[in-house]
Amino acid sequence: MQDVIKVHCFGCGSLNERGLQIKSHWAGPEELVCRWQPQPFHIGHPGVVYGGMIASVVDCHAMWTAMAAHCRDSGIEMDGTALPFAYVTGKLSVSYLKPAVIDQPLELRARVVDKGERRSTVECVVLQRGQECARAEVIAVRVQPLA
Ligand SMILES: CCCCCCCCCCCCCCCC(=O)SCCNC(=O)CCNC(=O)[C@H](O)C(C)(C)COP(=O)(O)OP(=O)(O)OC[C@H]1O[C@@H](n2cnc3c(N)ncnc32)[C@H](O)[C@@H]1OP(=O)(O)O
Repeated sequence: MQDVIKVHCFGCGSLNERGLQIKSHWAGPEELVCRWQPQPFHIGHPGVVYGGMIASVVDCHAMWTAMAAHCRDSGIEMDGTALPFAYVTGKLSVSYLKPAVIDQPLELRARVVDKGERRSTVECVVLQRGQECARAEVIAVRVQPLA
């Protein structure tokens, strides 16, 4: 969905040549999915994805999940034009359950599980070859558009 939105975000920005260029898509009524292929330089221990990279992908996918769910709930079209708000990360908590190998893609599945006035709590599971390798809870907070 964000293909049409030109941003420089390290996680999703299509204009950031050195960024991760992730893309998040609806996959059912409540869930957004993101698939990301780690590169050899995203390594931590030999053969294993650096945990901070997983946190980064989770972070960005969770913000898009909060934003997409809020737009859906508010009847706001995500058509690539500027939105009247942004989401920022208030809190990011990741449990690493199994090592993720560097040469296989990761699949992230996220949904909003609780919503306050401006806060969305997003749960995200990180799968590799169908096995859960991490699980995260992210607090996304809606703010005024950032310059
Ligand atoms: C051309 C079109 C362009 C379109 C455009 C596309 C955009 C493309 C998006 C890319 C996606 C970017 C993904 C990058 C994501 C980052 O990297 S964001 C950067 C890292 N994060 C930051 O810099 C945030 C820094 N912190 C802050 O600015 C402030 O502390 C915050 C988070 C805004 C909160 O401050 P505040 O507004 O004073 O919050 P406050 O009124 O106290 O609380 C508001 C709500 O949030 C909750 N809350 C606030 N902080 C926390 C916390 N730490 N823990 C738990 N709950 C919290 C409160 O409980 C409250 O909940 P509700 O009452 O709504 O239920």
